[in-house]
Order: sequence, then structure tokens, then C-alpha cells
Amino acid sequence: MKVVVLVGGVGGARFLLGVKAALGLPAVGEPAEPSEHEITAVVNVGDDVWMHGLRVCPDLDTCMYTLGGGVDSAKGWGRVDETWSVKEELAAYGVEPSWFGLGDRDIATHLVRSRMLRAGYSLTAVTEALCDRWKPGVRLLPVTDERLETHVAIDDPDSGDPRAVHFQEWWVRHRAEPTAHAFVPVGASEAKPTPAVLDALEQADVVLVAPSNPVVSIGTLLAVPGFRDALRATSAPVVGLSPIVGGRPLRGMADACLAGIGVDSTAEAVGRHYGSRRDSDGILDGWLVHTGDRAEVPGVRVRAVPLLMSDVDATAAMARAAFDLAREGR
Ligand SMILES: C[C@H](OP(=O)(O)O)C(=O)O
Repeated sequence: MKVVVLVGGVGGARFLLGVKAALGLPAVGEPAEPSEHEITAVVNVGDDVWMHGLRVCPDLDTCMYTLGGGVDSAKGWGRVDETWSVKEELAAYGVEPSWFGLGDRDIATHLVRSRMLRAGYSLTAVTEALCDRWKPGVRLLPVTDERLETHVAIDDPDSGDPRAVHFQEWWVRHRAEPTAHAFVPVGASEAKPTPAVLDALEQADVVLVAPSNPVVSIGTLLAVPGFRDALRATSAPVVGLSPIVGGRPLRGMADACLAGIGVDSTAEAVGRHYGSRRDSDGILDGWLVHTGDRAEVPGVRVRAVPLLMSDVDATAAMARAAFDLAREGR
């Protein structure tokens, strides 16, 4: 089976572990024998940023480290056994930004990526080269090879003046506390989905929308011109999983993002925001919500199952429920 999963970072990576397990693949790493199943993750790039002259791709790296066995699993991102000498040395020079820490091991990834990008390789090719080391067992595809970065319109916490900051500054430096008035995918109008992404969607047997951030992860994928159309055109059923459980985000600060686009933090509101492929210009055929949550999404089959990614087995059960819902509509 060819499975395409739309993902962001921490939540998306955890969900991919469960998708692999649901298909009988090792959650971490590659299977010993070639498999009949093929998983492709289309990954958000809106969090990407140039930092100290290095190209940092947090969501691609979180997926790569998580699936390749190199992640700091307590945090859900970054390298295990990380050290911070470079960060300390930069602080000693008084170099800004000091609020975004790059670990020593992690820096090696960014050095390789930046060098290859400067040599003219696409982000898709660079990611493939990095994955040659990590062997995530999932094909990780940036949604676009063009530069696309999410910016957030806020009132400056010091001056109160309106300004736009890079997503990382809002998320990491300000902990998503200043009210987000808008999210702007800077560069989106010039971006296009890569041929590999379009091909994966066309060939897919099923497409899953991970319980990732609906605004700054999945929303940014959908902001790439042509991506929504390709998702709507695939012959594969599209099933999403709610990242909102009991009116609260599973993790992260998705509620602050949803408030910024005027969507309530409920499974129903997010399902309606994604919308129906059949009855509107939406992206869903099926929508999984957490047991006990209710959602009516016109034109979309809704089922309630446990949606807490507490471990790989629980996450695999979620993926199996998504496959079942996808099959129901065929
Ligand atoms: C929030 C995001 O991950 P997601 O939950 O969207 O997959 C992240 O890692 O920054």
C-alpha cells in the first residue's frame, strides 16, 4: 500500500512511528526485508529559518531524527545526548539571536544541508542525502523546494507597535504569548509543490492528515499554490486525525494558532476548517476525533476513537482506525 502522510514536526513524527507500526514495519529505522508498503511524508517547511548562516529545517529534522532513532525522545525534537558548546561560545561573543539554541550534534546536520544548498542541490535532494545516514524508513519530502517561511503578525511586546516576526521568534522566543493577528506564509506565492510530492499524491492509495498543528504545519502545506488542488484531485481517500482532544491541543500551542485564524479549538471546528472534498473546496473524506468528542462535518465521515499518542501501540491503533475509515468510503 502507498501511504502519504501530511505532517509537521513533533506530532507528525510521532504519528509516523504509529503509521509504520500499523503496517507491520519497525517504528524506528528500516525493515530488514523490502516491504510491500511505501510511506511518504509531505513535510512542512514554514518553520525553516536561516540561523547563524545555517539553514535549519526543524520539522524535516524532527521527522528524520525521530524515525531514524536519533531524537531526544523526552523533548520530542533535537538530538539525543546533545551538547551545547557552540551555543555557549556564541553567547560569549554576544551574538544574537540567543533565544534559538542549536546543539552541537544538530549543527552538523545544518552544516551539511547549508553546504549542499549553497552548492545548488534542492532541499528534496539534500533531505534524501541526510536520510541516507538516518534511514527513517519513510520517504521525507519537503512540500516545496522554494523558500517559504511562516511569519506572524503581532503587537511588539515592548513597544506595542504592530510588526511581523518569523514564526520561530513568536513560538520559541515569545512562547506564542503575543496574540497572533495573522499568519503569513512568506514566499508562498512563488512556491510550488515539488514533482515528487505531486507524484506521491497521484500514486497514493490513502492520504492521512496527521494530528499536527492545523495552522502552522498543515495550513502551511495547503498555502503552497497547487498543493490543495493536488490533494483534492487524488483518487485516494483522505482521512484526517484531530489534534484537538477534549477542547485542548494534544501538544504545542495549536490553540494560540487557531485563535489567530478565528477557528475554535474543537475537533469539530478544525474538521470544518479543513472541510469536505466532496461537498466543498475542502480536503477531507474522513475525520477521526477522540472518544467522547463530537463533531459534525458536512460531507465528511466522522468516527470517534482514542487519539492519544501515548506510545507506539496506541498511535498504531490510531493509524489503523484511519485506514479503516478510508476503506469505508471506497
Ligand atoms: C508543532 C509542530 O509539530 P506538529 O505538532 O505540527 O507536528 C512542531 O514540532 O513545531
